[in-house]
Amino acid sequence: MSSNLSPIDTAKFVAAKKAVDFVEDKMRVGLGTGSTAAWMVRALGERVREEGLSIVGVPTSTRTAELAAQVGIKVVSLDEARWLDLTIDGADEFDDDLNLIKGGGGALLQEKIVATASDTMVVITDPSKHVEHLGAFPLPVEVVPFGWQTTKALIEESLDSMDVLGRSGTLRMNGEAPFVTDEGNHIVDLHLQRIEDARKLSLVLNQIPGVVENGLFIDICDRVVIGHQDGRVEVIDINEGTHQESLIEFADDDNIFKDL
Ligand SMILES: O=C(CO)[C@H](O)[C@H](O)COP(=O)(O)O
Repeated sequence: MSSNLSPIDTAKFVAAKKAVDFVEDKMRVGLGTGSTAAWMVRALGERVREEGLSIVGVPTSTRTAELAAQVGIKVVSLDEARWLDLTIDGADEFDDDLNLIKGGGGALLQEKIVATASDTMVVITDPSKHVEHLGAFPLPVEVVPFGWQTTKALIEESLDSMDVLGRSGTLRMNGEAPFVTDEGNHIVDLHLQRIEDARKLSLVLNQIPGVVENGLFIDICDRVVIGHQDGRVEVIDINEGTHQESLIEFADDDNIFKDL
């Protein structure tokens, strides 16, 4: 293996490259959001262009939709596709049960809808995202702009009754203004440190008026592909109970780098 990529990008790239091997002709594929998912979209575009793979992609953000179109993937809406064979996305944290925190890039709502509407969800990641307990990464909660401060206060109040360490939320900003998601909402990031009962927390959060969705993905991810900077990839499948390792070979003149 040889490349000018940084070690972290190499890890993300090899995870992405391995994951697109799971895509078969005629599949409807959910396309995640974030820097790791962007590598996957490029690698999938390469397969479409070079192998004539005939697929449709359902992007989880406007960013991903633009990149997918650029690299030659036919983009359709979830309403057109209705149900997907496979979704490949990144994550901010994953635990041994393959439960996730997502939404660092602000696309958690579309990501959760798309992943849930898929036969299989594959997460692509580098080893740094693996945690024993979810929660060190701030948990994103998407809230409607109307009355967001009241919603945030209600969230903090409900955290008081739960077994979590941190109880404060911060409104995500984009410079001087609140961050706005593709659905026109805001995001409150919860600084919890450690989540003991992620399933319960997810249910509690989603019952609060004004909360649209939260970044906990419980029992949604089926497989995780962990890329390493030396080109190794581990594939853990929770349903099959398997853990496999292989090596991804690529070179600097890999066509994928011509898109960069
Ligand atoms: O959930 C996400 C976006 O909403 C991303 O998948 C997550 O933030 C990981 O991003 P990256 O691959 O850039 O580390």
